[in-house]
Amino acid sequence: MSPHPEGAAGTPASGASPLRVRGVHKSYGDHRVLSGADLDLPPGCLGGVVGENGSGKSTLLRILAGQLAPDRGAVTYAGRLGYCPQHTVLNPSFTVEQHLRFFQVAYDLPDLALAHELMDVLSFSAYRRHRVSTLSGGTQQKLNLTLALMHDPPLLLLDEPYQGFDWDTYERFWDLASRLRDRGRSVLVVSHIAFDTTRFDRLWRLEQGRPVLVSTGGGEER
Ligand SMILES: Nc1ncnc2c1ncn2[C@@H]1O[C@H](COP(=O)(O)OP(=O)(O)OP(=O)(O)O)[C@@H](O)[C@H]1O
Repeated sequence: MSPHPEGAAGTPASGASPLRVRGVHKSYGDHRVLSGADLDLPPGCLGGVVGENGSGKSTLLRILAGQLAPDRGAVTYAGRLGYCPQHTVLNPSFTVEQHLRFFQVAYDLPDLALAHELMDVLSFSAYRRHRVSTLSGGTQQKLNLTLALMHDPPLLLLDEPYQGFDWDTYERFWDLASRLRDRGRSVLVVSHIAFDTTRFDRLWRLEQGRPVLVSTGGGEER
C-alpha cells in the first residue's frame, strides 16, 4: 500500500501520531530489506533511526516519503511532509535562489521568508546567487535541507541531513531540529552514526528489517 498524505487507502490519520507505520515489508528481488516495520512518531518528537550500512534506513525513509512503494504494510500521516533525501536532488545549472523560487511555486508559498531565515541559520545566505555546480558538498547539503524545511511541514523526514557539515553547522542543525520539535513538529532523522543518541526523544535501531525501539526520552539506550 502506498503512503497517502491523508492516510493509507484514504483513511484519515487519526489519534496523536502524525506518522504511523504498520507491518511494512520491502524486498529487492530475493533480498529482503524490511520485514514488518512498525513505528509511531508523535507530534513534538525528535526521533532517530540508526543502523549499519545497508540495514535499510534509506529504504524505510523513501517508503515513508512516498518515493518507494512497500510490498506490504501501511503508512499514514496527517498533513504535508518535508523530505531531505540522502543524495541531493539539485540542478547544477541553477542558482540557490532559483531552487528556492521553484520550490516556492511547488509548495504554493506566499514568500520565501522562512527559506531565507533557514539560510541565515545554516549560514549560507552569501551563496544565494551562486550556481549549485560551484558550491561545496556541505553547502549543497544545506540547500537540500532548506528545500525540505521551507514550507514548515508538521512531519520532517531527514536522511543523513548533516553529511558534509562542519562542526558549527552540525551544532546549528541540532538547534534547529530541537526548535522544530519544541514547536510541535515531528522530526525523524536517519543516520548510520549512533553517536549523539541523547539528542533524540525516541531512538530506533534497524535490526533484521525492523526498527527496534532502544530509547525513549533523554536518550537512555537499552
Ligand atoms: N534499488 C535497489 N535495488 C536493489 N537493491 C537495493 C536497492 N536499494 C537498496 N538496495 C539494497 O538494500 C539494502 C538496504 O539499502 P539502504 O540504502 O536502504 O540501506 P541504508 O541502511 O540506508 O544504508 P547506508 O547506511 O549505507 O545509507 C542494501 O543491501 C542495498 O544494497
